[in-house]
Amino acid sequence: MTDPDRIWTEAAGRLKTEIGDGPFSSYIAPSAVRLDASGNLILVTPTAYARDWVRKNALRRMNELWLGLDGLSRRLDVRCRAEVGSPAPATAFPAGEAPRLASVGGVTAPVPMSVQAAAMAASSFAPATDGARAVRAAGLQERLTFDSFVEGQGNAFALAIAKQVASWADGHFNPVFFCGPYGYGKTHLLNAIAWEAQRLRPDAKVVYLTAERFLSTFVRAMQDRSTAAFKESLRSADMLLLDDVQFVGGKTSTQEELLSTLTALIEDGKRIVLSADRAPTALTDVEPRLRSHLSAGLTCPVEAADRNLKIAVAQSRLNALARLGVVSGEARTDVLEHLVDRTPGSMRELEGAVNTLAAVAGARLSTLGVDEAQSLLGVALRGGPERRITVDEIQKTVADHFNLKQADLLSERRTRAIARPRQIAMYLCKQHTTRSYPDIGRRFGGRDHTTVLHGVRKIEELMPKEEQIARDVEALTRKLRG
Ligand SMILES: Nc1ncnc2c1ncn2[C@@H]1O[C@H](COP(=O)(O)OP(=O)(O)OP(=O)(O)O)[C@@H](O)[C@H]1O
Repeated sequence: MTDPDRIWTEAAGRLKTEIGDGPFSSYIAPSAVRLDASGNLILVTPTAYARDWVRKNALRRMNELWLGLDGLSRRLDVRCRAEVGSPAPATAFPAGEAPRLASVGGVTAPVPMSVQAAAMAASSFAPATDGARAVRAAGLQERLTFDSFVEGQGNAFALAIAKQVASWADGHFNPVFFCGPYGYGKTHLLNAIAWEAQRLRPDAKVVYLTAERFLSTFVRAMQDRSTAAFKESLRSADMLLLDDVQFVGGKTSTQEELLSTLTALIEDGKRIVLSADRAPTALTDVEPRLRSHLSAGLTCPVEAADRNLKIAVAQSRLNALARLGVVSGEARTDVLEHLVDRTPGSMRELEGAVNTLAAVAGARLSTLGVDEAQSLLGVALRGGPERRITVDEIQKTVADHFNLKQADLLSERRTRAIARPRQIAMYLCKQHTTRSYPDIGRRFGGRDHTTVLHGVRKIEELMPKEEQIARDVEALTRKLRG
């Protein structure tokens, strides 16, 4: 199947059943797929917020679905309307309908297509055809390569190891386990390894997936009684890259499956690369046997970036945006320094700030001075250079805003009047601190990381739909930034 209209209809239908009506109608339905001048497929979202949501929560899966159906192995990227400079799709689509496929220049196919709810025949675990090879790389983001990874203090060792692994060199540790705080490049390194390893050995089976995807695919395979195909698809990998392993914590049968997959692959001399937000020995809700397998190779820290590295990453991101035509020229060094100093948090927050700068400055980037950058960016940049927002501060501010006690947020009580503010507080913790999900859970009365994940997603899902929640989050963000 190569007709993009039909592929999109099928892929969107499947995605809707997987992510649910709410997120689908908020983020996917008002978007449109376009072909750019080079024939690349781009999902154009109405806002940068929707773009970031899609990129974080749905793009990998959309690519898996797309590539499973598209004989041409094209990949789908996501941009917001401001980046592609296209007019708005004429109407937002109702929840039951798929967004349209459009060509560049804003000429859209006129007729909305109804979504086919029928499950697709293709799956991520199809036999090894050309299409399937592309599918194996489907979770990967094209921009996350070694070329776009900036080396600095804190990641140089990890980068060197990553390059060794990607070269398929003999005699190295197996598994290699990258660990470090949220948002400092682990996923980037795993993607880069996968791209490079596949480039060097095009016939090898390189499989990248997140632990969340491992978990959900395994659970689905159990329900469909197709675990044999699932096992086979992973065990025939020459290199398996599993991102965010902390997410298997507490899931006994998934851990057992992962353990037997790892054991089988290691016995066969296949390469394993893993990542998590902490060292394997600190994964306390992972079964001891699995934990010891995870720690058996090389544990390689990816540390938080220092100021110089952040400036270099901001520069490199702006260069990439300039190549895409989003900005022209280079930002002044003092503007970049200002941006970095006013953006505490991980590289992810920094990327958000750089994107905001690019969007507001556009063609005027190179002439922009610090004062003008500051006034243009306004509240998008945070308080002072030393300002760090803490979980405690967030809890107090949220409790105060909703006339609750901080203890209510930490309590077991589940009434809506407490549960929703608690979820907002969790969301703000993820946005404004570098704490991991388990860490945040511990600070909210010892809750499980899946509860935090659910809370954060709930707020992300509600914000575009419920104005009051968006207003609360905005007001709280302003209070926290002082
Ligand atoms: N050294 C770097 N050079 C270029 N970009 C970087 C670097 N480090 C991080 N980034 C960028 O910052 C963003 C966050 O990085 P990434 O997603 O790899 O973090 P992570 O450590 O996997 O986080 P998580 O624990 O949430 O999965 C990505 O867009 C990534 O490209």
